[in-house]
Amino acid sequence: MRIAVPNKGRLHDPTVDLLDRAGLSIEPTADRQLYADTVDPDITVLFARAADIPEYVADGAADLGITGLDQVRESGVDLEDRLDLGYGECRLVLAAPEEDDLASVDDLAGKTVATEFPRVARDYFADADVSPDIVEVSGATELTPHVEMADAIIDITSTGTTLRVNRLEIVDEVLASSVRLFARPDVESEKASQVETALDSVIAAEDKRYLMLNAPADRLDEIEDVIPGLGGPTVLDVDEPNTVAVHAVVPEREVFQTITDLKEKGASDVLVTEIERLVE
Ligand SMILES: Nc1ncnc2c1ncn2[C@@H]1O[C@H](COP(=O)(O)OP(=O)(O)OP(=O)(O)O)[C@@H](O)[C@H]1O
Ligand SMILES: O=P(O)(O)OC[C@H]1O[C@H](OP(=O)(O)OP(=O)(O)O)[C@H](O)[C@@H]1O
Ligand SMILES: [Mg+2]
Repeated sequence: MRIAVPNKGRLHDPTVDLLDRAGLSIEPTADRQLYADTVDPDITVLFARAADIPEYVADGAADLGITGLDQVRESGVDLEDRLDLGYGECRLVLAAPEEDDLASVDDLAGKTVATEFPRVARDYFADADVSPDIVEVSGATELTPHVEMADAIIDITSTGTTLRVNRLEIVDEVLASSVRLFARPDVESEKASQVETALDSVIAAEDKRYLMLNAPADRLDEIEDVIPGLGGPTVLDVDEPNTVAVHAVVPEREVFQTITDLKEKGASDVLVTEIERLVE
């Protein structure tokens, strides 16, 4: 089975790191090599441009692909969005110079819009029943309104810094994007499901912590009451009078309050650790 992975740019490192944490480490390759083995003998990784990955998957060159939703929409191919991997989060927006007072998509009638995403732009304007001229550029889109190439742009924003320093303001959101695991709609292999489960298990573990503590056996009910999270805690006997060990998976953002509450209820030897993977 082949997984297409971004070969460079901002999506490369987090994708390689995610596969690693999912137990699908990529074997070392020569620099610039465009495919690699993984620790699983049945899984090979292909390195391709983020924008080409949808096409690789649709054509059958790869069975699964990891890339931005924006790239899949722009490619126009029909892929199944199997799993949101939670990084590369950004928005494609319609933006125009602050001083131009373009208030809505309707104000773009008869105007020119520059973008690296002409298909997404056309689909968006077709939905809005407005048909500006679309000019395709391959980067630095934010410059085009200031050199009279375009009246507005459709481009990626995440922190908003690039729009701000170029004195552009958002007129409308076109698409919210993030990196996803994509498959052809007909790919139903067991291996593909295993990859999906492995990636999902890493994401599921990211905002959780494993909590271990000793509790007075006669206050176990109170202790269990203050432990939030997944199912009930696991309670284990230990070789000390009136003591049990309690293990639980809790949301990271509740760890601070939980420890405070646990101490109040007589817990001791509290340990908090990160979780690598969680298969629910
Ligand atoms: N500023 C951003 N914040 C978050 N995600 C982004 C941002 N810019 C791009 N992305 C996501 O990353 C994908 C690839 O972006 P891009 O085409 O710019 O990659 P690249 O050119 O390989 O990387 P870079 O521009 O960093 O060299 C985009 O399609 C989008 O999904
Ligand atoms: O809202 P911000 O955090 O400022 O991010 C938005 C910018 O990030 C991307 O550019 P990138 O840095 O990838 O450069 P590129 O145009 O060369 O791809 C995108 O094309 C925007 O220009
Ligand atoms: Mg870029």
